[in-house]
Amino acid sequence: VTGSGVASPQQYDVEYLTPISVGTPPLVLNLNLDTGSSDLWVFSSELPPSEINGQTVYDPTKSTSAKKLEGATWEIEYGDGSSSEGDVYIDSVAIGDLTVTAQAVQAAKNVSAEFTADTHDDGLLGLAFNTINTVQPTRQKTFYDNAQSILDAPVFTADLKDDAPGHYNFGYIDSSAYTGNISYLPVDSSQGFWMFTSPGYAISKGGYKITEMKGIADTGTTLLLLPTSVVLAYYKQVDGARYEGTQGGYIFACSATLPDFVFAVGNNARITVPGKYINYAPTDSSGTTCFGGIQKDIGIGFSIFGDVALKAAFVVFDGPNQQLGWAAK
Ligand SMILES: COc1ccc(CN)cc1O
Repeated sequence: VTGSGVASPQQYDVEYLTPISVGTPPLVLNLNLDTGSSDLWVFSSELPPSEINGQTVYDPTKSTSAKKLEGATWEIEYGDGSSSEGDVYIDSVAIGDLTVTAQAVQAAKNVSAEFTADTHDDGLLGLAFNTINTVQPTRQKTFYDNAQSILDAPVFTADLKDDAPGHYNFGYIDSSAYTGNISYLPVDSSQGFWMFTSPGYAISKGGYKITEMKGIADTGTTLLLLPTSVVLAYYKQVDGARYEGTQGGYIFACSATLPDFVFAVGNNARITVPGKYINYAPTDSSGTTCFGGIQKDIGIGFSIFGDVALKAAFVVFDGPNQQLGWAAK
């Protein structure tokens, strides 16, 4: 079995939403497929109406295939400080032609303001490792883990694009979606993430710099968060760029020319993030000052290769072989 879902960018490619069917009759929810977390949670009829603002809600009492997981609860907090919590139903979940009939669907009873404000996002579908699923007393499996036994190949791929629809594919590698070869790196899943180490980087036509960057491939984070030394070296190449504390990051004139950022995948493969992707978005409606798509990873403990980096590549997530594949496109 295979499945494919379109990944549609929201404004400024801040996140990508994919239509997923839940329950019987199938309810289509637009979810953020997030390789940086492992909970599948949805806006639900159990939320106070004040916390819903246009989202489609899952009502388990309306799904003939829903079964409450008695006594199970969950609560999660994300890196940006947002959070949600609730209870759990076992129901059918499908992405394209791929259906998992007994998937833990975490129904939200409360969500933080950031999620209420995100009117098009009906929830998250976690694609990291089961070890960081938050359901208590018994943690639940991700959609990908549940699907592995029926998938033609036990992999999924992320093909996110700049201001254009891309795809998440399950069970196959679409050879028309990338160029050249796929370079595979070992994954350290000990912290529950798709964690890998890039041995070095280059800035535009500058020289290659050997410096280990240990980070996670995280479709649920918008920007590319890197070690301070790398970020300093990058913005040194951008006239007028400066760190603006009130904005919480590096800013520059929107008219600035931004160099490409190249990171190594193994010793002889490279992914080039076009400078255009690093001119992330205006900081205000005047559009004179722009916010950088590369920012510091301070305080996290590792780097985060978020959408700014991922949309420059075709990425293969291979759980059974604990490896990540990277290709240009
Ligand atoms: C507030 O919105 C979000 C917060 C956190 C994540 C996961 N990194 C995804 C979101 O859409």
